[in-house]
Amino acid sequence: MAKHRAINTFKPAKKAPAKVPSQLLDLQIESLADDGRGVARYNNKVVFVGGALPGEHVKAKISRSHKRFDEAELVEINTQSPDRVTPICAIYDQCGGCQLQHLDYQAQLNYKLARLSKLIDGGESPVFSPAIIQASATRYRHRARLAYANGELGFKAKSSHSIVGVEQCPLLEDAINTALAKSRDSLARYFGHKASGEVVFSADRDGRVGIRIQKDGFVDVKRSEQLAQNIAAPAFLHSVVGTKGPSWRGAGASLSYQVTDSLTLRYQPGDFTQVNTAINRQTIAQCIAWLAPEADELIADYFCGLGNFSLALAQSGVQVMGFDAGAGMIECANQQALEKSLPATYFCADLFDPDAITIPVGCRKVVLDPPRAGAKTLCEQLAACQAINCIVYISCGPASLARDLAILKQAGFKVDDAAMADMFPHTHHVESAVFLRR
Ligand SMILES: C[S@@+](CC[C@H](N)C(=O)[O-])C[C@H]1O[C@@H](n2cnc3c(N)ncnc32)[C@H](O)[C@@H]1O
Repeated sequence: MAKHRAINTFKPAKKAPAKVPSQLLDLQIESLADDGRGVARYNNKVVFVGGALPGEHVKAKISRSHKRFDEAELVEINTQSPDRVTPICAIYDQCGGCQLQHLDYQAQLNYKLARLSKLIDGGESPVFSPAIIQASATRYRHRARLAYANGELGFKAKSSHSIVGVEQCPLLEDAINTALAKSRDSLARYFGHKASGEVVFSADRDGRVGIRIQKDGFVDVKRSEQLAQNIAAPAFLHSVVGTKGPSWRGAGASLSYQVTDSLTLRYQPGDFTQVNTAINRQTIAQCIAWLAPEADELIADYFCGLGNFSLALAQSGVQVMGFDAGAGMIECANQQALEKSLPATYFCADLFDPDAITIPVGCRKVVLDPPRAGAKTLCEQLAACQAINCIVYISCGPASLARDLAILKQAGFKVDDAAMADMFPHTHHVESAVFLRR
């Protein structure tokens, strides 16, 4: 029998966890970080304090220590910021969905505007169009993705992977809160205590709410059909991932959302849609105003999704070509262009792959709306293509926007205008629209 020879392997010594000072620190909060936490300094090291606001003097306890920064829990506020307000949600302290509810709404807007201004021109001269905002900063989401685990249906907790049970959420449209209340018990029975998964609620323009379920592990078709019968209006079971074909009434039905006064788009709960329809409509109007479409022009829409921007542009008579990696959305966009007799054509393409990017001949104007990772490869190609002289960049990722703007500026583009669109009030997320020309 062959003998196994012992092999000497070198195992690096396990790193001892960094020591966390146990004493309470007295901290002066200087600013807000990009994730909405207060920033202070202690012994020349940055300390992030969740829930603390600039100008506040607080007592905090270090919870995690890292090489370059520490994280601390807020224990006491000694001097309170005049911008501090009572959060609108009873579970704000536990739920990880919102980060800024304790900050006055106007101060939230100022914080987001300052972040955008800093990344565009170092905060020097914010020559922006007015921020795109809406009258109410609540009940704005027409789509919500909740998690189910350990018998709880809700959102991920603040700084942990556990789930905080959510009965109602002030950021959701009324129809979704009603659907949540009416389907919660049926969903709990469906998942039971052991199963986990994801539940997406998507509201239709007429108030119906489609529920799409992704359950980990085995999916029982009979149980899914039973669930479909138990869910009461305005909610209906749209689909259970892993269950083939429509097997109950309403399964797979399309939903719709309003994009302009005269344009409604169909979508499926798994598709990308802008969650805040009011802000989306204003952002589209701003985009069209900047691009000033002229008859017979060709405009390219990169990361087009269902054609949110380009079908609206096509309504003004210009030709549009859209590109996105979502095959289902591209098919739907082409169908909708055909049904509405709009001059738009859509193509499936991976826009992170340099060989899959097409810049249509005759195209001078572009709108792009990439995911948070941005559009480095596309911007490099747009920068190199001298025919392109007008770009509207819609961004949900400030860091990638800064990187991509640098690529475009290097090639002679200048920021002509920009607007912060508050698509996600009470969260730290910054959506922006930037207009560039060369
Ligand atoms: C922020 S959404 C914008 C969608 C659309 N413009 C809208 O307003 O509804 C980003 C889009 O990028 C698409 N996407 C993500 N990764 C992609 C890739 N590698 N190539 C092409 N499209 C991609 C997604 O399918 C999604 O539709």
